[in-house]
Amino acid sequence: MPVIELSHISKRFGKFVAVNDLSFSVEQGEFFGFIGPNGAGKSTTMNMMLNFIKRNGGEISLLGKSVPQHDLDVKKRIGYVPSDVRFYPQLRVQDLIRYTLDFHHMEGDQAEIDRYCELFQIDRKKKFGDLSLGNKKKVALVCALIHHPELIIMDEPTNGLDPLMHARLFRVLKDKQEQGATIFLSSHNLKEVEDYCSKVAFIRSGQLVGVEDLSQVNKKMKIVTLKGSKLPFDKMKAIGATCIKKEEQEARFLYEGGLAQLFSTLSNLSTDLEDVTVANRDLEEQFMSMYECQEGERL
Ligand SMILES: Nc1ncnc2c1ncn2[C@@H]1O[C@H](COP(=O)(O)OP(=O)(O)OP(=O)(O)O)[C@@H](O)[C@H]1O
Repeated sequence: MPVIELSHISKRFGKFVAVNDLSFSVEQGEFFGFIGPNGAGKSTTMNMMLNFIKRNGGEISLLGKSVPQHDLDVKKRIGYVPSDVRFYPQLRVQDLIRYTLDFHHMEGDQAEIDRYCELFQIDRKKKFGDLSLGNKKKVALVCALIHHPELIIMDEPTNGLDPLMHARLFRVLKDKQEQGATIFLSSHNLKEVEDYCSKVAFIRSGQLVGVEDLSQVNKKMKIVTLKGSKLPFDKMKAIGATCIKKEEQEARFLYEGGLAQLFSTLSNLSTDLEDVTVANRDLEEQFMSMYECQEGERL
């Protein structure tokens, strides 16, 4: 059974449609990335999942329970890191951690609290309002992890973290995943998504563009670059090239077909082809082209 199931969800703000008929699911134990350009609707989607805002249509189920009907039950089993961390500024870090445990009806293991505070180098005596942006984020991370959630939902969790803390966070998340937790990560850092996620959903203008199995991403799609004085743009389209970028003496395109077909087509051309390069596409390249491709163009 999926841990997250979104079925045709939509959200309007006035006349503006922020999320439009969005559906996808996340299975138990997955490390799932959620990416898209600024304003794509990622936070709005997560806010609907967590019942912070009401949706205009569709169904949401988390951990097998409908939201918002089972809101509290579900929230007790979830850890959430918002993109903009806001806790009561006068509270000390140690009290925030204690209140989080109280909400989850947990005593908490002092040794574990100590371990997290040490790992993330958090001064638990400090007032939340006196912390730097990165340190606020680290407190939110500890509060999202301390109660052993089954599902961890994170909106830009590494924004503001230094590289050491970044590495430590992902080590903890990997451990949590190995223990069976499901991780849902919204991020603009495509490298971290590529390094840690097994699947990724890409949204644009509130709509799902696709869900990719990242183990397959690099294998399927190639980036082909041709150099020469007269380049055969029509032929490229005919063999299924997409997102073709033309420059004076160079053409670059995405190609998903067999390399034999590509080279046979190219070798039959009577143009002055000077150079051909075929490269695997990493996630960054893949999604940059999704950002850049025209609506409706095959990706
Ligand atoms: N309360 C609101 N009232 C009106 N419009 C809103 C509101 N909240 C979000 N929006 C709009 O909905 C769209 C989606 O916003 P959202 O914050 O979900 O995007 P995002 O994908 O998380 O973006 P980013 O990567 O920049 O954080 C944006 O155009 C935003 O301006």
